[in-house]
Amino acid sequence: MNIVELTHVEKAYGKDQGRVVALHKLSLHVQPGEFACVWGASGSGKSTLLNLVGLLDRADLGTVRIDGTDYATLGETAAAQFRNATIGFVFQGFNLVPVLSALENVMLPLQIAGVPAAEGKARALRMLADVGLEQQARKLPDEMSGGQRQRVAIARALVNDPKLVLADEPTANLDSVTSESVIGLMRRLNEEKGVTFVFSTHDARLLGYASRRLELSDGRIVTDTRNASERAA
Ligand SMILES: Nc1ncnc2c1ncn2[C@@H]1O[C@H](COP(=O)(O)OP(=O)(O)OP(=O)(O)O)[C@@H](O)[C@H]1O
Repeated sequence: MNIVELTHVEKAYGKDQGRVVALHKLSLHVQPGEFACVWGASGSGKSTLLNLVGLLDRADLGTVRIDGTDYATLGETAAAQFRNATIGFVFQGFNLVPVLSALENVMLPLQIAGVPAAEGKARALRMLADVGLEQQARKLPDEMSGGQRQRVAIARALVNDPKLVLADEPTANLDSVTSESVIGLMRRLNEEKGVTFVFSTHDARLLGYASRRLELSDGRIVTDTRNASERAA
């Protein structure tokens, strides 16, 4: 079964003369375990696409099915619960809570899911160790580098064992060396944990890390290439 199944999805913003069609009857299937990169110029529709896949916005037309569930069948409360249980998010601005330590930030999704505090702390510490930050657990976000903050955000996105992680331009605020190490970390977690990743970038240097490259142009997927090893699998 596909983890992501978009069929003839259309999304527009604005009205009348100001109407902009951001996605044109776009279809996309992503299988479990893929490490897919959506790339393309500014305004090509990357954020719109990730917002639809993340159930953060609804399509005007077409169907969005995530892990077998059709978004159209979920009300807002059910959608929020489904999203919390199934999808982890990484944002370009890191979106950490500034007054909470790295550890407390990573514990947050577990608290929301009702995991007891002691178990949540142990799981968050293991996840921080997984991203190489066990020594930074007590630090506040502004005591860490951009790359370290994004590692905390990745730990937070993965701590609840989501099936799917979405990252919209996760390296936009990082230098090129740090960007490669952050994407390399995501790729390692994808391989070790089998979590499906879909991330967006406009940085062509990061394409080599992806198992699949989806090029967007004016709201359409214009190329879709998989690595040879993935095709054989
Ligand atoms: N809230 C909005 N209101 C009006 N138009 C929007 C809105 N959000 C996006 N658009 C338009 O939809 C199109 C796709 O935008 P989107 O943000 O998805 O592209 P993107 O590839 O993510 O761009 P970037 O790389 O600059 O973030 C663009 O033409 C954009 O101007």
